[in-house]
Amino acid sequence: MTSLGLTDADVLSGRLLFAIPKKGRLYEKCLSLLAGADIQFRRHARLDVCLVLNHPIALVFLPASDIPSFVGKGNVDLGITGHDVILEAEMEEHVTEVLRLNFGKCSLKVQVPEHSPIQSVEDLAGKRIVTSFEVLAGKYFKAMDERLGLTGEEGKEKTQIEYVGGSVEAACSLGLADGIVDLVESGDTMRAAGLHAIADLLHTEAVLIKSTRPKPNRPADLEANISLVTSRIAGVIAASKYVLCQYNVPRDKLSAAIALTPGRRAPTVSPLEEAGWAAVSSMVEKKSIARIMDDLVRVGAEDVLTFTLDNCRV
Ligand SMILES: Nc1ncnc2c1ncn2[C@@H]1O[C@H](COP(=O)(O)OP(=O)(O)OP(=O)(O)O)[C@@H](O)[C@H]1O
Ligand SMILES: O=P(O)(O)OC[C@H]1O[C@H](OP(=O)(O)OP(=O)(O)O)[C@H](O)[C@@H]1O
Repeated sequence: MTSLGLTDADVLSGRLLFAIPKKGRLYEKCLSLLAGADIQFRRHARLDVCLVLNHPIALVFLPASDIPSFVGKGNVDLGITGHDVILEAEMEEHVTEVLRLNFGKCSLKVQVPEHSPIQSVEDLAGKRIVTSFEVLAGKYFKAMDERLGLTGEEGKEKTQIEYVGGSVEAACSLGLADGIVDLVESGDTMRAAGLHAIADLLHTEAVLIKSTRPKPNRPADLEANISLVTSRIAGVIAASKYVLCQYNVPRDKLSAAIALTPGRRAPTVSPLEEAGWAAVSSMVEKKSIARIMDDLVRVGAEDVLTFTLDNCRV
């Protein structure tokens, strides 16, 4: 860091500090988000702090699990991490979730071996759990122990929670645990390890966060910069959720067609050179577009086209 002078307070002062996961599941998606928001940087190999070339921002690359406390304590101004990570770090009162980012979606689940006699969380209470989420799993099973009267006396043992940093899914087959608490997205890891889920603790996705107590003496234009970054990232996220749909439709079928594509505010309807026809342009949610195209054709629309959006402000 010294060679670029990045530890020099003068270099960073006046800049919005923005924490990005340095590796793992969220890393690549964060890089696409920064590119989509035109936040340009050149990261020097092995350096975890780098200056943004076209804005008064410095990016700080950190483990996702450290980002809630860096933001919550006001050491950095903005960050991206998982909602689950914020709860595990017990930082929910110290950070504000400014935006949901529509990636990093998964669930934290209690899992046991498929052929285990343990088939419910009540069966699992009082036994051994291995997890990387010791706080969340601890709170969940503490409540369960209390409900079931597991006080720690002989014959009423409390649930034991043991932390591991990774490969949690291997714990049951290695004989270390009766059940695990881990993230599930596609379920491939869980099934490959011969496990199945018996309870959901929470659903999570990546979020943009800022501190509820920013440090004093931060740059005067900090809030304006936070708003700029937030609205650019919101634009990239919205663009990834919508497509632009265009089609031609006979005027007598127009109302049926625009009922299918009402747009965010209203569709744009333009006359076609051919009498009795209109052209329609409208934003449509990507997840529904295939069904809506089928329905448009069914009501008489022709030449139905869709365009992906690179960016937008909506
Ligand atoms: N399979 C997944 N699908 C979607 N999001 C996930 C998945 N696994 C993890 N995440 C999200 O990414 C966050 C970071 O998880 P990840 O496993 O990448 O952690 P890491 O410890 O930073 O990286 P690594 O596992 O490479 O050491 C999780 O807390 C969760 O919010
Ligand atoms: O349901 P799936 O799509 O299989 O995803 C779930 C897996 O993803 C995460 O681990 P990751 O692969 O990031 O590696 P890790 O075990 O090193 O954390 C998580 O801990 C699960 O193991």
